[in-house]
Amino acid sequence: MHVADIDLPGFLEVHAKATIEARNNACPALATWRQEIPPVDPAGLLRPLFERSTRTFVWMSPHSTVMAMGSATDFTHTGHDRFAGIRRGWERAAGTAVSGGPGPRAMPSLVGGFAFAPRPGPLPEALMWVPRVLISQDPDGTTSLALSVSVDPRPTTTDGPARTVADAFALISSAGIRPCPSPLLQGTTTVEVPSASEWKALVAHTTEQIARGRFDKAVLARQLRITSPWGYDLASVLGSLRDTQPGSTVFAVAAYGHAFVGATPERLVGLRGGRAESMSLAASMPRGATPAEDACLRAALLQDDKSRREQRIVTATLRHAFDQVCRTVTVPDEPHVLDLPNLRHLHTRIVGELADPETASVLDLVERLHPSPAVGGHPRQAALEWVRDAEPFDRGWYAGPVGWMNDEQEGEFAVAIRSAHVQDETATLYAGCGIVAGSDPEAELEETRLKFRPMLNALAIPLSERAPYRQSR
Ligand SMILES: C=C(O[C@H]1C=CC=C(C(=O)O)[C@@H]1O)C(=O)O
Repeated sequence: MHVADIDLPGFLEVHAKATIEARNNACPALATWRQEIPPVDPAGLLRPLFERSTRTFVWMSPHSTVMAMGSATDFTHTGHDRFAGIRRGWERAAGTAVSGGPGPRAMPSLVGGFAFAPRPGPLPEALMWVPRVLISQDPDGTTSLALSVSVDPRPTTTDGPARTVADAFALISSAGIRPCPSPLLQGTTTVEVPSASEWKALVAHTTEQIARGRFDKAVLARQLRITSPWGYDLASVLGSLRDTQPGSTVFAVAAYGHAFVGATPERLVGLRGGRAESMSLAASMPRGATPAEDACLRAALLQDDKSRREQRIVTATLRHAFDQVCRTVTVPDEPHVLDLPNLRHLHTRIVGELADPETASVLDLVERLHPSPAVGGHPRQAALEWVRDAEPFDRGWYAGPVGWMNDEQEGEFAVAIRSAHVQDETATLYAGCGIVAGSDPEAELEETRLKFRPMLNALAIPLSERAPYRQSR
């Protein structure tokens, strides 16, 4: 791709219209130019993205790919109405926005995500933004570029269209080199929070609460806090997750000196053409070492009463949420098995035709579905109160919704599990397990270790089978 492939006169025309709009309204106006570009290898964009920008969004899912740098406009919101708050902010900005170009209107325009709970943390509780440079790719390879600038009503020299075009060109022209895996990072320290024994006691305590009827299911999470004097190469981490976790959504949100990265198998919701799709994902079983053992474990998962109960709770809750807003909902009677490279889950696809597609927003669906009992519990309130008091840390963005939205308020969000928060020398990994009647503390502990593994590999932390972790005390 050459800079001449970017339609500069078209972008400048949109910018000029936005300038008039900004001056007429005495407030900033967003200018966005969209066009198709020749296909680029998304993995080849990872290194330039992380090297050239401190604000980065990466989304590589089976349904869509979005790679973005910089921010033309941020939307943040705090408190319980954070989803509606972001929607209102976006609708206000869209009222004065000027867009143009032959690129698809349905391509993503807003990216970001939300913390698990509306509580202050290193990243805002709700952060979505319009990237200055956004490249999106459909599964058929169609690739589009969106360039956005926020035009100030007063003349300014700091953030004009020239800078956006220069960034876009620099990004695309330096694409092509796939990040290679990092060499193993020696000298790292790893601390489990809570420790293995504390966590097993917590699981046992949680099953006691279930026996007393306080709730049916609660999802408890653990952290692995890693310190590496080498820091982490995020382009390599994401490249490795993409290569080793096919079928998962590989994501990164980097902002304000923090990065939140992961490879999640769990789709929260996708909305396109009035059709919403979600998945009920729960219950885990390892993969077998041989094909025969693997087939045995697969059959065992499908027949396991505890696993089916654990997943049925998620399916019923999601179905109920779909019933509120859909005129038809399709849910298969029997769950399927979702095979991941090192473990597998039960899953059920849930599809609904929205009753009122004209006024629908993917953010409304996110608000209705989050947190599902796959990451919270059931009944929701009782389980969440238990989890908040039991876990010795704040979840931050772990298990929150991460994704993108377009001008039509359609989009895709994933549940940000199998993830890590990275800042300087510290990477904090998260893994959670659904606890129901009959959950075995030792088995749940092993399950968290299996769930940490892909991220540990991607971070290039050496794994020692015999003494994998140091206890927190
Ligand atoms: C909460 C997590 O996984 C959820 C999704 C699938 C299976 C789960 C389980 O087996 O407990 C969890 O509900 C996590 O990986 O941190």
